[in-house]
Amino acid sequence: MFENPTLSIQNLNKQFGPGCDLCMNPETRVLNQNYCPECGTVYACQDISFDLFPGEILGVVGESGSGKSSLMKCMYFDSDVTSGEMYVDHKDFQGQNLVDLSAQQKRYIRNHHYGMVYQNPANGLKMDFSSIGNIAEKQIAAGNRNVNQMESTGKRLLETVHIPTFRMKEEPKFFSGGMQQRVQIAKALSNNPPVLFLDEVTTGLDLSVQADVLDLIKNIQLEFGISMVVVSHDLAVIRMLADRTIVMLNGKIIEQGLTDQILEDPFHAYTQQLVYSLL
Ligand SMILES: Nc1ncnc2c1ncn2[C@@H]1O[C@H](COP(=O)(O)OP(=O)(O)OP(=O)(O)O)[C@@H](O)[C@H]1O
Repeated sequence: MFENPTLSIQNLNKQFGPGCDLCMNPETRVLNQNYCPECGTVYACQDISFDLFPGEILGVVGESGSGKSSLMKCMYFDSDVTSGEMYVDHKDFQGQNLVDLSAQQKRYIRNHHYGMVYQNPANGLKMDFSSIGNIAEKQIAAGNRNVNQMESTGKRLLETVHIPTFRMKEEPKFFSGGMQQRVQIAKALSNNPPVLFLDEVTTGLDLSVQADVLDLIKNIQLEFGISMVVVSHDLAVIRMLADRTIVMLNGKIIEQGLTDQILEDPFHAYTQQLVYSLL
């Protein structure tokens, strides 16, 4: 029997710009890559559909500008969707298109159901708060008011991400990039989210630090069984983490399947290039 998807994205579109008569009409739309040469509107995500199943890691790979971050921002409500549907397997929101929810309901899902790790730790952390304070912030947003419990959860999560608890009062601005990323991961996990989004989380880190962070993510997935969406321009990252992969180009999904299958037998010429660049 098939399980319900944890997250389902259906025909999601994200455009920047108002569009014009030519590009708003699918019959007459001729895009130059992902933008309209007539009015300059960018079609960052075009008819994106996929399901994320319990406990799986879904990779989203594509070159710069292919629409990965726009997709992530839409899913995490950092950005408004232009059109489309999103559903989560949550008892209070069964069958409800998340796109139509109020700002308060979207906040609820972010705080209780989702975790996010940004490429830039400064987007996910308050650099002037202590590390444990950062973790507490997310717990408070999720409705926790018990200080002792928050502290013990914070310490446990810092241990999980290999930050010594004697450093829990230190501000992330004094940490290395890899440590900041680990604090961000601990914070993202602090509300026990069924869904974790990771946006280029190892980009900009040294290779050995990258390997540590990727190992950590893999272990967390094994330990907690969280469903994850991992966005990266780097197929090596996707190869290490993802069970299934979607490949994006110019705002569209051009190929999707099991990661091993995509690596062994890439169908699209662009995916073939990506795979050969790994060799
Ligand atoms: N706020 C914005 N206004 C106008 N266009 C935008 C905006 N944000 C993104 N875009 C455009 O949308 C397209 C997709 O960008 P997006 O950042 O989602 O791609 P990406 O695959 O994540 O690339 P990168 O890793 O470089 O961020 C690009 O053409 C980009 O220029």
